[in-house]
Amino acid sequence: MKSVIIQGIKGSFHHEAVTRFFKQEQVEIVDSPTFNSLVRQVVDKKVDLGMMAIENSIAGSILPNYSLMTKNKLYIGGEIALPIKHNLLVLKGQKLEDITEVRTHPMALLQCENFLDKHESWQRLAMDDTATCARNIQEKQMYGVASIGSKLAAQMYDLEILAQDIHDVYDNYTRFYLVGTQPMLVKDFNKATLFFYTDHKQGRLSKVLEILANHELNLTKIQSVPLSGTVFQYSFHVNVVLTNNNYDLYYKALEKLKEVTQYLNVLGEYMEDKRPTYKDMNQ
Ligand SMILES: O=C(O)C(=O)C[C@]1(C(=O)O)C=C[C@@H](O)C=C1
Repeated sequence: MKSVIIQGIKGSFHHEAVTRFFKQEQVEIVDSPTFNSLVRQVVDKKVDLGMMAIENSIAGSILPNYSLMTKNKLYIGGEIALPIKHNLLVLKGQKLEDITEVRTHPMALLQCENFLDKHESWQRLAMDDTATCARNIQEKQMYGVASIGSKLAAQMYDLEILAQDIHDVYDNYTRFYLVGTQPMLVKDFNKATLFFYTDHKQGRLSKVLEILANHELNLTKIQSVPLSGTVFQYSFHVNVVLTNNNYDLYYKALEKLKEVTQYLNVLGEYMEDKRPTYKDMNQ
């Protein structure tokens, strides 16, 4: 059985991402307190694979994770766009007026700002992951403290949902990558992540974009990330979706890209996750 490490513990959104990615396939889920330790354990081959959040539709990119991938030479073997519904979790019987403190993952805080702004007196604490906060409230019987997290966490740690769907925008998604130390061959892939930098001369980036457009590659994301060892120079992570799985055009584009970049690496070729609706997820 494959082992897959997640950021957080069971009941976190990373846990849900693994369950949804692997469907019927049984995998061993290994917990990790931070993204750094997750990557370390993948690199040291303590586990087979890692599942790592990369961006959220409300809060944006998790920038450090882009650098973690490239600095540690990780490859992407798949993605999941998971619908994220946040709930306010408390010990049974607690009321809104009892709460003085809310603890959760920093990305979850960013996704629930409108709700939290209505409770200005609450202290906001950014912690390791949503599920650990929920478990601690139960284990340490933390009265007056709420956590923000999933329905699954409420069930697993026997907490009451005091308010549901507290994220700012109802359609809220986090995209995760399945990462490993080796390039992963995915049959019939229709999406790729490219990592590159150029010589930072005028018009270089537009050349790259022109090549993608001319080879029927649909750009779904471009992320600039500080280029290590430079001041205000950037590398780019680009996601492209192939039109009609035209591999001929895709490989031609890669050849042309080599001519206009200083460095180019394919981080992964995998299946695009068609964002499921909440209905598809039976939520
Ligand atoms: O704390 C969790 O439950 C996580 O899985 C982490 C995480 C994140 O890293 O963005 C995952 C999805 C949500 O966006 C909130 C938090």
